[in-house]
Amino acid sequence: MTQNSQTTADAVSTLAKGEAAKGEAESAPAVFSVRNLWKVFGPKADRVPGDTSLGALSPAELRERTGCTAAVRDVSFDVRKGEVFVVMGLSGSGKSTLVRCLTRLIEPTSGELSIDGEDVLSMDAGRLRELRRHRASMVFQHFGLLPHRTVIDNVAYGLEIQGMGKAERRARAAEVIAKVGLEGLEQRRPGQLSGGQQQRVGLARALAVDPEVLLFDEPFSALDPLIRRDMQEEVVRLHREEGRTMVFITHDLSEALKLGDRIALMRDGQIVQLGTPEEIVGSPADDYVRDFVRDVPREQVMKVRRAVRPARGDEADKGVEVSADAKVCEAVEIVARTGAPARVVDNGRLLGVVDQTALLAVVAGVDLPEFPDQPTPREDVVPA
Ligand SMILES: Nc1ncnc2c1ncn2[C@@H]1O[C@H](COP(=O)(O)OP(=O)(O)OP(=O)(O)O)[C@@H](O)[C@H]1O
Repeated sequence: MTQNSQTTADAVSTLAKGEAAKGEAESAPAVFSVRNLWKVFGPKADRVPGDTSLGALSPAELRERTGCTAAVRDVSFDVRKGEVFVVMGLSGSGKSTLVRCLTRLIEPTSGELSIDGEDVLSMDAGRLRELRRHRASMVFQHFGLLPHRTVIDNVAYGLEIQGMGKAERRARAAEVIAKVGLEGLEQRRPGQLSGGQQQRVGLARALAVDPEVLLFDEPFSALDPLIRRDMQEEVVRLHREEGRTMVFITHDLSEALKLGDRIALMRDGQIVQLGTPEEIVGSPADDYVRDFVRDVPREQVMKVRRAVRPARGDEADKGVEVSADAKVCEAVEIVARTGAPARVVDNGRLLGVVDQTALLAVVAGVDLPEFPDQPTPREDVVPA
C-alpha cells in the first residue's frame, strides 16, 4: 500500500468511526427537551407569551408597546445524548439567555423544559443545585477561577463542594488536569497562567465533576486565534474520546461549523434554523441564513455523498476510495492528485464515484449536472 493510500485509508477509517458516533447521536434520546420556551424581561413579562398579538410584534415594537424584551421566543428543540449542540447567533440574539434557562440560572417565563425526562421547572432549590453541580456544568468565558488557589485546587473545587475528601478529589483533579494537557502546572496560581491555560483550568474544573452535559458560554471568544484553535481542537478531541453531550454558545460561524453536530441559529430570540452544518450551509432556511453562510468555504462543510454519480465503465473497480461522509475538500484533494474519479463508499457499499465536475458544482453551490446512467452519451452516439 502506498503512503498516500494508507493515509486515505486511515482518514476513511477515522471518519467512519466519527460518522458511526454521529449516527448513534441521531437516534439518541434527548438529554434536554425544550418546548415553547419564552424568556421575557420587563414589566408584566408573563402576559407576553400568551398574547399572540404581542408575540407577533418585532423586538422594537414590543419594547415600545410594553417595555419588555423577549430574549427567547417560543423556542423548541432537543439536545440529544452525545451530540455537540451549538447555539449560534449575533450579539443580542438570545443565546446566553436560552442556555442559562436550561439550568434556570435565568428563570424562564413560560414553556416546558426537562432533563432526562425530569421536569426542570418544578425542581426545588436542592434538586436545582444538584442539577447545576452534577448534571450540567458550565464553562464560562471569563474562567471564574479562584485567584488564590492553585490549579489543582481550582479544578478540585467542584468536588470539594460536593463533599469529596481531599485525597480523593486531588487524585481526580490530577487525572482531569492531565486530560486537558496541564500536567506540571498543578501548583501554579491562575495569575501565573496564559489565557489559554486558564481556559483549560476552567474546562478541567467543569469536567472534574463528570457532568452529563457540559455547557460552554462563548468560552474561547477572548482568546487569540491560535490558542482559540487549540482549544477548539481540544473540545473536538474530548468529545471524540468521551462522547459527552455538549451545548456550546458562539457567535462565530466557523467555530459553530467546526464543533457542532447540529447548530441552532438564533435571531431576535427565535431559532431560525436548526440543522447539521451541511444542512445550514447547503439548504439555508431563509435569506437571513443564506446571507449568514454566504462566505463559508463549502468544500469544508459539504459531504462527498452530495456529489456522487453512478460509476461508468470500469470506474467501479478502480480509483481511490473515499467515505460518503468525508468532506468535499478531501475528495478534491484525491481527485486532483490522482487525476481520476474517486470511488465513494458508505458502510462498505459502493455508492458511485465523484469527479471534478460534480465536486466543483458542490463547491460553487450550483445544481449538479445530470448524471445519465450507463452507457454514457458519448458511447451512445449512433453513427448516421
Ligand atoms: N437581565 C436583562 N434584562 C433585560 N434585558 C436583558 C437582560 N438580559 C438580556 N437581555 C436582553 O435580551 C436579549 C438577548 O440577550 P442575550 O445576552 O441572551 O444575547 P446573546 O445572544 O447571548 O448576546 P451576546 O453574544 O452579546 O452575549 C438582548 O436584547 C438583551 O439586551
